[in-house]
Amino acid sequence: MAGNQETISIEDLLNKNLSGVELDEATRILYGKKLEELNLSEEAHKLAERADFELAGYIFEAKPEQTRAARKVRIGAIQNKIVAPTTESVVTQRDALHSRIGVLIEAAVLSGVNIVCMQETWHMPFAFCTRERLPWTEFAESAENGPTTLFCKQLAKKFGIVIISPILERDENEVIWNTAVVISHTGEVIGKTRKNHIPRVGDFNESTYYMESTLGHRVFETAFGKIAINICYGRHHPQNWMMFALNGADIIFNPSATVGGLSEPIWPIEARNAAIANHVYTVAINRVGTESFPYEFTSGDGKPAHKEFGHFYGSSYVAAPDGSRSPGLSRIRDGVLVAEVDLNACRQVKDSWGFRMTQRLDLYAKELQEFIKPDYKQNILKEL
Ligand SMILES: NC(=O)NCCC(=O)O
Repeated sequence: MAGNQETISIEDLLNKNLSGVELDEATRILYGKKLEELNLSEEAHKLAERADFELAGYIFEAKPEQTRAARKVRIGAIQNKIVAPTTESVVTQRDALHSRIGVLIEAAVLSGVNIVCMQETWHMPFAFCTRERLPWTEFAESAENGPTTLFCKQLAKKFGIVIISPILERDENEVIWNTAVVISHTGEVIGKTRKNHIPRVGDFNESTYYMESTLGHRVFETAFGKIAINICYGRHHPQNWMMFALNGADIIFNPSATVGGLSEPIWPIEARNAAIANHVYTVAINRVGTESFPYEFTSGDGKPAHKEFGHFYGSSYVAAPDGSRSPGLSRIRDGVLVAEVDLNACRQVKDSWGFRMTQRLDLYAKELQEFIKPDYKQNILKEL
């Protein structure tokens, strides 16, 4: 908060307070290689203005190669507030989000996007803070043919884009999961992946609602590259990113829902670090706004019961394998971030930094095998 005004973004603070060479130098040190802005269509900009959301785009270059053509892909990251109050019916809330996201996806399409990803459980409020079951569990739906997947399938087919749709899933056995559905540009579901690590921190009371994934680290081969999805809290687990990368992902999306008081200072670091450590592009997406619920809940911190959860601080960004990153979207507005990336950069950085060759996975595999044994003794030497 700057004075009484909510901070728009860290970039806004930098731009307001620095200029010229100083701004360039601060940007170079904080963001890496300077990214050219994408020239997005006037139609897309007009839509963003009319429907009141931010639209920004950047180009991540790779070097030209003699034996491989450039592999350029446009990624779209969508962040948004919920639309209808949480006191409205489940269907009203969900349908309102469907129509809002329809507009944001249209702007992404007008910006030439090939793969679009929404925030975690985008079709519902982040109601897990309440610990109440009804009506929130009614948002859970089939990953294959639930209303949200059907909605995304028709958009994917109409526009010829890949859609990553993170939802709360209820499977055929009535088990609930935190899932991302990957829909091909043909409109067919390629498959789904689920959240591997479930938070038990602050108001993120999610372990009482859904189960930990048993699907491993799936990578989806799409018409526009190999992609994986590391859902929200999974970004604190470096091994999670690593396994998606070892399975061949070029781009790892991190659809999230996280709040200022908990994670804002670490947000710019984690997905960016994962891009560097694993020679991949990462796309960190967070929801926006403060969500108000009908009944008070407590946070187990001695503070009074309350009805509000947030502020979700947006700030979605894209990071490249060389460590450069885009500016973040706003902390307070809905937005579409477009990034044109050349996937050839992944191997180029792999060849120059060489972490795949130096990471000594054999060493860690052996040590971890020992560590998980109940009688493991820490390898500490001390003076006798
Ligand atoms: N949704 C979710 O996993 N949030 C946990 C908070 C965080 O990881 O920042």
